[in-house]
Amino acid sequence: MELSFSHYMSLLHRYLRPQWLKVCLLLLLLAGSIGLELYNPQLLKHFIDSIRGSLDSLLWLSLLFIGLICLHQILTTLASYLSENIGWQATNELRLDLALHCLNLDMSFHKGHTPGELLERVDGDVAQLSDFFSQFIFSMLGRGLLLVGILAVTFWTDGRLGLLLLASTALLLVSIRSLRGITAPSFRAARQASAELASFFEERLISIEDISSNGAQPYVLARLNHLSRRSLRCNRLSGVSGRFFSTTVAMSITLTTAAVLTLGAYLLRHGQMSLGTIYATYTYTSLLSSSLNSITLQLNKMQVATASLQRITELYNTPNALLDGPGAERPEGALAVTFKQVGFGYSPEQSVLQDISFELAQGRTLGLLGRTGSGKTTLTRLLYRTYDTREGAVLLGNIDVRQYKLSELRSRIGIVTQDVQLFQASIRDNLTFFDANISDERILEALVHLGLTSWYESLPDGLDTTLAPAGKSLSSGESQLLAFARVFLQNPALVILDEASSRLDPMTEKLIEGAVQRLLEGRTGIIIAHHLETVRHVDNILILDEGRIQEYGPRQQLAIDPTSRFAHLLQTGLTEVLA
Ligand SMILES: Nc1ncnc2c1ncn2[C@@H]1O[C@H](COP(=O)(O)OP(=O)(O)OP(=O)(O)O)[C@@H](O)[C@H]1O
Repeated sequence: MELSFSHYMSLLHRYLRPQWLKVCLLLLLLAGSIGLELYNPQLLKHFIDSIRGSLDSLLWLSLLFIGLICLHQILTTLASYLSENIGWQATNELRLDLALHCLNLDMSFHKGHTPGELLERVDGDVAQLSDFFSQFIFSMLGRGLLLVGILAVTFWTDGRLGLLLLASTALLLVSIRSLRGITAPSFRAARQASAELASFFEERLISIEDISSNGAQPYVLARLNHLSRRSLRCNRLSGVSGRFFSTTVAMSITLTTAAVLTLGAYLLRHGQMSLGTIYATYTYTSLLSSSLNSITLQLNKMQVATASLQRITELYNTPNALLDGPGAERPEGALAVTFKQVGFGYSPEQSVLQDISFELAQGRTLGLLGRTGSGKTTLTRLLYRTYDTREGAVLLGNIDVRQYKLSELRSRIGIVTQDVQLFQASIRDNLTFFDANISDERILEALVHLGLTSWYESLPDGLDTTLAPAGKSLSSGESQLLAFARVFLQNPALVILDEASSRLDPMTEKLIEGAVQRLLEGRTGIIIAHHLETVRHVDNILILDEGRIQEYGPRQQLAIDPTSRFAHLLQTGLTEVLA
């Protein structure tokens, strides 16, 4: 994907506009600093040409020179402070925008990209851009203006010298442009290789427990070694091509300096130029070289930034397959669930759910049974729109779920899955999702209501108890209890529970059973059950088989109907449900 100049400009415009006052101040500081840089060689010229004059005037010239150098340093330091500030503020804004975009993208996107890869983009690539933001104005614009100023002053001093400098600069800029086209792909490849390495490492760290217990370390190390070698090759190539780039520039600058000095010597010999002017021109040439060097360095950094920017732009341009609906406010309280001839597959050739139609009245509970892989979790995902149906419609409160705004829909549905996501933070933050507006009283009320008082009292620091990373300090039963309290605080209209497939100890099981009953009070509920005891209290039963409804009806009726599949399951026990 090629990025045009206007792309960079629109990025700068978008993220620098809110800081326009600081940018103006930075431009003023730069103008002052450039003016001083251009004036100082003139002072030196004066000094050299009046070396045989009075000592007093030489002393004053020296003092003025020192004073201006100090002032120049102060202006440069202030400008550097300001440009870093502007750069990092813009970077932070970009990081936030990108993180929000990623959070809003649908699950099919997240399934195709590992967290490590996204981390590398949202943090790694964005950090690469911070230089672009902070240095672009300071170095590129500042050095660019200085370059124009130097050429103007040299032309004003002597047309022939001015022409020589202009020709060399133009030649150099053209070669920089062509060289960039050659070296840019190697920088892109290096960034991609680093992202893949980070992504692989992150994914393996998450599964460290399984890797260790299954003795898969040698495979992980071999693969890590392969990716590290690839990263080394790509980074070596990009480093060498960057070096080649700057060496070419340095050589051209040396040749320009030699040409300027030769022409100056010729003009001096023919009495057409003073020694002071030659010295000033030499200083301007050095200044020109350092400006070009600095621009080259920035262009090198910009190559890295370009690679990052391309990847960021790709991510930004990834469309969200799930679009927000126009909005459909529904009153508080339980909402009915309806599936109308729903068909779905994760890919076009796959069919996970077929012709699913059923109705669950508001405030009723549904026990969802079926073999592993029969589509139970998939069915619930269509309700909170992790994916959209391929055929038919899903309704919540008699309104198509696609009509709701996504945030509206998801705030009305509370989910407790087997895989409860917990953060390394206090119990309070884990319960409220860091929402400081939820008071401790409300949290404690929820815990009491769910019958979790004794569990809460067992916590060493109450709500301030800090969890280990990914909630590893809690058992799966405790994690589920925490998730129940979370959902209770959210106060949804529909609760979806994915029952833990492994057996919990009888105490925790009792605690969870009580919490489930209280959580479902006054709400519609769907319970994905792996054990028949779990569906003892539900109103309706739905049995899925290979993505189709095998049986649906009121639990009590099905339980006493000897021809029903549910009655058969009750007789044979749980093993058949899970087989
Ligand atoms: N994100 C996904 N991408 C592709 N296929 C998927 C995805 N999630 C599930 N599947 C497939 O869809 C089918 C139904 O999976 P689903 O998780 O809905 O079954 P389930 O009945 O909930 O199983 P379990 O009881 O084991 O949780 C399975 O064949 C599974 O491999």
